[in-house]
Amino acid sequence: MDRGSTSQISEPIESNPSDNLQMTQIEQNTPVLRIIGKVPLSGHVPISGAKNSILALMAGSLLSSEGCRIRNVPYLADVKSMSDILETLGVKISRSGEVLDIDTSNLTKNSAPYELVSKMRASFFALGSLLARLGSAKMPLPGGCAIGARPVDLHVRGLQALGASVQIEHGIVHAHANSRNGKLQGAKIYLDCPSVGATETLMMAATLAEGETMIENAAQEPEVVDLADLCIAMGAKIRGAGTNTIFIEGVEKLHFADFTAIPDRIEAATFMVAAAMTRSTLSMSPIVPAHLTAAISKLQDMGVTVRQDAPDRITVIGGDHYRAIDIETLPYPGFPTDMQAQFMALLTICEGSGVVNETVYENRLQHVAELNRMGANIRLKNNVAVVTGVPQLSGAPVMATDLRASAALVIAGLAADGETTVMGLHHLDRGYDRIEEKLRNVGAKLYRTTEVVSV
Ligand SMILES: CC(=O)N[C@H]1[C@@H](OP(=O)(O)OP(=O)(O)OC[C@H]2O[C@@H](n3ccc(=O)[nH]c3=O)[C@H](O)[C@@H]2O)O[C@H](CO)[C@@H](O)[C@@H]1O
Ligand SMILES: C=C(OP(=O)(O)O)C(=O)O
Repeated sequence: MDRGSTSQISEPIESNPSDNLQMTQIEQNTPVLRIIGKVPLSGHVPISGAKNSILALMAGSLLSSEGCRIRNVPYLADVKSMSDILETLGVKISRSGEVLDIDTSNLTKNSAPYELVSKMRASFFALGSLLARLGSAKMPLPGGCAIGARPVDLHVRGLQALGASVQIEHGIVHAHANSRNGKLQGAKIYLDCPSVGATETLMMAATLAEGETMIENAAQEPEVVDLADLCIAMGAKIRGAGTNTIFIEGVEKLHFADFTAIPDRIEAATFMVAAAMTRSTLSMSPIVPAHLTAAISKLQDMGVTVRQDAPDRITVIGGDHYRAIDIETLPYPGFPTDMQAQFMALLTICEGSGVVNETVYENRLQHVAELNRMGANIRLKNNVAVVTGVPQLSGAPVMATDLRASAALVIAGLAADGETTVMGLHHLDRGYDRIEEKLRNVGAKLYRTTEVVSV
């Protein structure tokens, strides 16, 4: 198969849906990532601020008329989209390097446009802070990775428990506080499942409610704790974030805070897998080792050496042989669904067979077909994949179907024999800060191009 650059597509390709997607990309001349595989990596990778924290923190900033300063903000398409959304609400945002200043003194609008909210999931979480601050809010149903149905019923039911009336009309959620003074009322809320977004939406909403709120079966993810910490820094009274029961005592108003977001545990885990897959040695910092317990333990079970060099730094030392293991995705502190695709890529070159059970989302195994295109041996039944290791992946043109799938394909490409072309880079750009630069700095050979690639 010829994957060289040409001025036009040289040959017709067989029709299958994935190939048609590739043709579309190629014809439109959209950027692709070309990766030369089997180049050993070595060195240090700086880890950026956590995407899923920053986006929630930006939503949280709306709770105060004094705004906030957020540090450690990565360069991501999602941060730009969230900034655009806040700006449509009347918020002023200025960025200087990794510092974001958010001026919420002129929050004039309570609704965000569909075109922006549909790009990402976290934008919807601002429903909680807008409703708490303004007494009413309208938010289109959210977007984000197409990995399952991703309803918002828990957000809606929780807001209703807090005394809001909520209607969904024409794809827009309309919420307003029922009380005369426009305030929400503290309540006891039980979440049917520990949803990260619902916990964040409801925690924000409850900070300015009258009385105490208790969220039971709350999500315990580090990003929930980070949001709680920002709210506390702004004057909120929150206890229990990071456990399954969160207590929030409503306060009259919040004030300015200067806050630094946690490092991105999913980005760190992605580079950890990249080191293992390329049989290389990579260190990374800053990280919070406790946020990476599941990933570190799974890598060690596979036979990968992981060394903690300092409280905020680890080194991953790849080897020649890895054992296949089983993985089941679960809410934190279980194994994160956002690391499933990357670990599946690593499993494709382990010895033996491992079972991957995706329990959080109904449709988060679309990368299986693309990894198989690279020579992997993965069989799929519903949400369970059986991955049987092969000695070597081979480079191929592949299509990223969602954010973490795109990362899995990039690291598979780094380990594969020959050249891999990854298409669908808008997914990658949502969540990985300057990934090509970071990889090139440790020796990887990859470049983004809009050249026409013949397949
Ligand atoms: C921006 C952000 O932080 N995104 C993360 C967040 O997404 P997000 O907050 O959307 O994920 P949730 O924890 O809410 O979703 C977990 C499961 O609960 C279901 N559910 C959720 C809400 C609801 O009202 N009803 C319902 O049924 C979802 O469909 C899903 O199956 O946590 C997920 C789980 O760790 C991660 O994969 C995402 O990267
Ligand atoms: C699924 C993810 O993001 P989102 O919830 O924004 O779609 C992710 O970060 O892996």
